[in-house]
Amino acid sequence: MSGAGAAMRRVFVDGERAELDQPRAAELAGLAARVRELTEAVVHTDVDAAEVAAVSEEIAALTRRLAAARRAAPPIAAPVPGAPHIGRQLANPVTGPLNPIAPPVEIHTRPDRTVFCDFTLTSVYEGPPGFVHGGVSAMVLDQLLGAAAHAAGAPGMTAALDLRYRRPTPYGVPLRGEAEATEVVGRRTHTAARIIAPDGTVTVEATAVFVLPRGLTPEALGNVE
Ligand SMILES: CCCCCCCCCC(=O)SCCNC(=O)CCNC(=O)[C@H](O)C(C)(C)COP(=O)(O)OP(=O)(O)OC[C@H]1O[C@@H](n2cnc3c(N)ncnc32)[C@H](O)[C@@H]1OP(=O)(O)O
Repeated sequence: MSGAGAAMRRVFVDGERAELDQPRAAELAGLAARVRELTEAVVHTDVDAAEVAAVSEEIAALTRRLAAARRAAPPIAAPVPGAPHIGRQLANPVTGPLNPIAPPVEIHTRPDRTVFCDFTLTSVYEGPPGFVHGGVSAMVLDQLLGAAAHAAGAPGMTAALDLRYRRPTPYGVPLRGEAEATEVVGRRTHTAARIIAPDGTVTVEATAVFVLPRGLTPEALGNVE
């Protein structure tokens, strides 16, 4: 089995990672939300040099307090029977409520196994002035496409990701992401996705191929059914 497959099995099947119950996850999600506000404040602040120095010192002290009890690796959520393991990664950089760098994006699965998300990106994700960084759009779409593969019962790792940036993606406004699996061939799942601006304009289109690592089964990764 490949390194990635073995690692996924250790985490999701053998229970190698710490598993958080919902109340604990909610506590830490609250902390991450405060840090997201802090990041936004840092990007926009215009306080004077003395205040920057004082706040920097306080933040360093807060970091030391949190690091006083440190896990070796990010924790995951306790398993929910029948639900895909993909949603258990609480520190995922796209969907993870515990990760301050995640927007976070909440992905929903429809009965027809397509997936969607409604999300708003702030100016901390700016690329070209006034618009979302293309790498950030790619990251959101990669996750969404991966979720579509999971929802189709054919999960895997991204083997190929192809993007078409049709129009600039605005930040600070509600965006819609949609994705679906288009074909499953052996361990390979083909998927398609897009980001849609509030006026209905498709700003980014993506296709991706997900490949189930050798030696893993979809069931080991927690199917939707
Ligand atoms: C699963 C849980 C996680 C879900 C998260 C979803 C969202 C997040 C997505 C990610 O960020 S994943 C991280 C980024 N991706 C990686 O790091 C993947 C790195 N690459 C690998 O580990 C391996 O290349 C991979 C597991 C994808 C494939 O290795 P294998 O040795 O299993 O592939 P193999 O050569 O046996 O090919 C299997 C099939 O896939 C096809 N294939 C492999 N690479 C491909 C490629 N790049 N493009 C198209 N098809 C590809 C290959 O042709 C073949 O098709 P057929 O069975 O029809 O012959």
